[in-house]
Amino acid sequence: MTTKDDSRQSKAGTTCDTDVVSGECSPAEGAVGRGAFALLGRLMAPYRPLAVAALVTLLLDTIGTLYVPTELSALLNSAIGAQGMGPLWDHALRMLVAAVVGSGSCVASYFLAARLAADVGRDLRVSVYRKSLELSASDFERFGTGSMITRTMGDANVVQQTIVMCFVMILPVPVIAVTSVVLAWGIDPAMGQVLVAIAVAMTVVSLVAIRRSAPIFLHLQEFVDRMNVRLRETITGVRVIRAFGRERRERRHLDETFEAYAENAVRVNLIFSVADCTTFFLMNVVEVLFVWLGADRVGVHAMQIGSISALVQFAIILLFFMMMAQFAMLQVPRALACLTRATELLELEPSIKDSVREAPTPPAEELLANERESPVAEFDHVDFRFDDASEDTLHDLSFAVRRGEICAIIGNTGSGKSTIAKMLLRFHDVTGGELRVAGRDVRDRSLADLRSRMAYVPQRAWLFSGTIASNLRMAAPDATDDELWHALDTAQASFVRELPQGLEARVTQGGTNFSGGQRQRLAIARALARKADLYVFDDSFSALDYKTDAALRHALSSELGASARLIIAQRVSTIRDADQILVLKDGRQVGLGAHDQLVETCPTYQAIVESQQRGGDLRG
Ligand SMILES: Nc1ncnc2c1ncn2[C@@H]1O[C@H](COP(=O)(O)OP(=O)(O)OP(=O)(O)O)[C@@H](O)[C@H]1O
Repeated sequence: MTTKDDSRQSKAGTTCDTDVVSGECSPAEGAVGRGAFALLGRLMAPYRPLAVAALVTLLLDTIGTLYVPTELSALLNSAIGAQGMGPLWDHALRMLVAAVVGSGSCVASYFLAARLAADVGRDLRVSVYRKSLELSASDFERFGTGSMITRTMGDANVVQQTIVMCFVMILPVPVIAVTSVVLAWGIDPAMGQVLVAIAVAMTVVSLVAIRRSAPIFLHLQEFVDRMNVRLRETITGVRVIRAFGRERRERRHLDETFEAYAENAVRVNLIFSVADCTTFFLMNVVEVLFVWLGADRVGVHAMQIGSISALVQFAIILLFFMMMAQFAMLQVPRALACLTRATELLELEPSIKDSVREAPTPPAEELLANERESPVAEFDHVDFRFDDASEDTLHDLSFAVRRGEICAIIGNTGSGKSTIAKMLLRFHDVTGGELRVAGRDVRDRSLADLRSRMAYVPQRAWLFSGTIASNLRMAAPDATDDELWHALDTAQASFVRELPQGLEARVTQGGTNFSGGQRQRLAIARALARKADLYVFDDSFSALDYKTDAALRHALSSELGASARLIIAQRVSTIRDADQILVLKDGRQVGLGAHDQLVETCPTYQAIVESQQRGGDLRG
């Protein structure tokens, strides 16, 4: 039988199978899909004017940057040629204007590029987050929680940073390269050729560096996923780790994960430092060449002495921008890999969505009559199999949950009890047979309509950070304080009355500042705060003592008498008064009836009752 853990093994295409220790990834992983460019196009489309404004300011910045050395050389040549103060002031003024325009445009282009990137990053984050809310539990499990967090936060940050880098570091390079070579050529063709040769050498260095480090960069994001998963697991399970004295082992595992990331990051940085050193070396070479060759050219009156400074400046500016572009280029494949991962997620069709099937809608009166007469929920020969399982988890279930009745489910662990509850809320869809709610197949109802008819207490009573009131109002946003107190009293959560802040008492993430029993009662109160046709309690009474369990059942009976209740329980005492008990064994329905009837006819139920009698568990 498939286990929950089996299913959590990620099978999403991009989730890394990287060996954490060696850091090796198969080449297919992190590959950039065509969807990345399409997604980028879609994300940038609303901000075209901003992008154009950023490009224009960038162009002005580039012109200003190159115009200053041009004027400086002209100024030096005028000074050497003793042309008087007039031309000197003239050149100085032009330099000042170029510097002001260049610097102003530089600030503006950085601001506009950052604005554009922040907007695109925010839109990407929001889209991925919204999509993750649409996914069903099994869709979500395909990616894994760690990867989902990286996709929402980390990947969007990488894309955002890369957009800024592309604008300020990569896009100016072609303009600077062409303009500086043309200007240098204009001063002296021989010097122009030297600049071209140096630019080609620099391009070769950059290409080698990019080629070597791009694959490593591509996978760094997947290492981040790994670190996320490990960290989350260690932090959430810290008490278990401490209780079993496994700190050292866990630390070693964490260290291995971090080291794998660090090792790859160091490899990339090493390549960078070699490339940077080569660039600085080339800068010095070009300076020496220009001064040396320039002196000869000045000697033969092929150019003026002041022009040497302009040539040196052009070369330094060009090489500096190429060096920055080389760094930025390395981010591009990584950002494209992030966009590919986002595309995969955004294009994923949720396995459960509204109106999967087109069912003809009967007239309103017929619908109403049908709803009144039909059971609240009805399983009709239902089978269910998890996506990644090789056999069915539930086989041929047929039973109904009716208004005013209690339907209970009991069975061995892993027999599929919680899965039945989740199917009612359409967290999973039947794979055989039909599940009807108020007379209609659940797949023909909207999810909002379906879920608004139910109130659910999950097996693991999960609370959100906030206050008790904010948690209860998740189920009933408009509930008054009195209604919340009423729900709390029915749920036997009298401890809240003793809290100094009452309804406003703080709840930490997951509700960890409350005991297991208190959390269960708060989760029950949350469900009771909502008016529903069907209340589903998934093993919600297990952390309660017998007295509270009995008191709660009594309160529920008088409170929810008109609604249907589905109670999943381990203890026979909790469900013996149910109108109908479904007995499950390994996903099969082996008994259905009232307690007295099952005690006579169902061997599985008899065995459960006997074992609980022996353990003295049949009180209440
Ligand atoms: N997401 C999943 N993917 C694959 N298999 C799953 C998944 N969730 C549960 N299962 C498997 O389905 C079976 C039924 O699980 P379920 O949680 O419904 O059992 P249960 O009767 O509620 O168990 P318990 O009493 O221990 O809570 C188990 O074998 C479980 O391993």
